[in-house]
Amino acid sequence: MIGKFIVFEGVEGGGKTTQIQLLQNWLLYKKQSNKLLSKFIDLEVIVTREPGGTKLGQALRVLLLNTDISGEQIQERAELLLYAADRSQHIENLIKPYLEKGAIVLCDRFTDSTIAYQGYGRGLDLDLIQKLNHIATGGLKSDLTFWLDIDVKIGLTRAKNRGKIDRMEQADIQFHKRVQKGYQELAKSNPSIVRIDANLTIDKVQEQIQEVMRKKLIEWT
Ligand SMILES: Nc1ncnc2c1ncn2[C@@H]1O[C@H](COP(=O)(O)OP(=O)(O)OP(=O)(O)O)[C@@H](O)[C@H]1O
Ligand SMILES: Cc1cn([C@H]2C[C@H](O)[C@@H](COP(=O)(O)O)O2)c(=O)[nH]c1=O
Repeated sequence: MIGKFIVFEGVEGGGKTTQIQLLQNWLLYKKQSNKLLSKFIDLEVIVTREPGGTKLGQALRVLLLNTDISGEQIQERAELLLYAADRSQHIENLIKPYLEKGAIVLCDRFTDSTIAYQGYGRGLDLDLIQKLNHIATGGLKSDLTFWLDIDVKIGLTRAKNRGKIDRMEQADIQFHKRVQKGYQELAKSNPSIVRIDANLTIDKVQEQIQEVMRKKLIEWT
C-alpha cells in the first residue's frame, strides 16, 4: 500500500478527536504551501474513526455506545464481535481504498482499542482477540500509532464535561484503569506506538505530535 495509516489511541477524553483535527489541518497547510516532500504533494488526508467509519459502522456505533438497547445488556463476546464487524467493514470500504490511492488516513482508534478495552478491560482472552483482530484486518497494521497517554481521571472528567457520557464511559473507574494498563503493556512491546503526554495543553500535545510527524514524513519519502 502506498498511503500511510496513522492511528490515535488512548483512554477516554485523551484528546484524540481534537488532535486528529489539528494534525489534518497542519498536513493540509504543509501541502498547500508546498512544504511537503514530493511523495506527498498530491496527498489526501482522511479522518475516520472506529467504531463508525462506514454506514454500517455508524449503526454499530449507536448499538455499542447507547446506554439502553431496550434494557438488554450487551454480552462481552457480542461486544467484541461487533467491534470486529465494524473494523472489517471499515478496512474494506474505506481504509484500504484510500491507502491504495496514496492517502494519509488518520484513524481514531483501531486494533489496540480492542486489546485494551475488551482484553485488559473486560478480561477476554488476549490470544483470541489477536486472532480476531487478524481476521477483521486481514493483517493490515498501522504505520504509526500515537498513544495519547492521559491520567484516567483527568480524561474521564474531560469526557464528562463534554456532555452526556456513553455506555463505555459509564463503566467503573477500575475498568478504565485496566484499559490504561493495557495501553502501557502494548506500548512496551510495540515500537510503532509513540507515547504522547496528553495531560498538557492542546497546543503542547499537538507540538509533540508534529515533531514526530516531521521525522516520519522524511523517513517515509
Ligand atoms: N489538552 C487538552 N486540555 C484540556 N481539554 C482538552 C484537551 N484536549 C481535548 N480537550 C477537551 O476534552 C474533551 C475530550 O477531547 P476529545 O473529544 O478530543 O478526546 P477523545 O480522546 O476523542 O475522547 P473520547 O475517546 O472520549 O471520544 C473535549 O471537550 C476537548 O475539547
Ligand atoms: C475501536 C474500539 C473502541 N472501543 C470503545 C472505546 C470507546 O469507549 C468507544 C469509542 O468511543 P470514542 O468516543 O470514539 O472514543 O468504544 C472498544 O471498546 N473497543 C474497540 O475495539
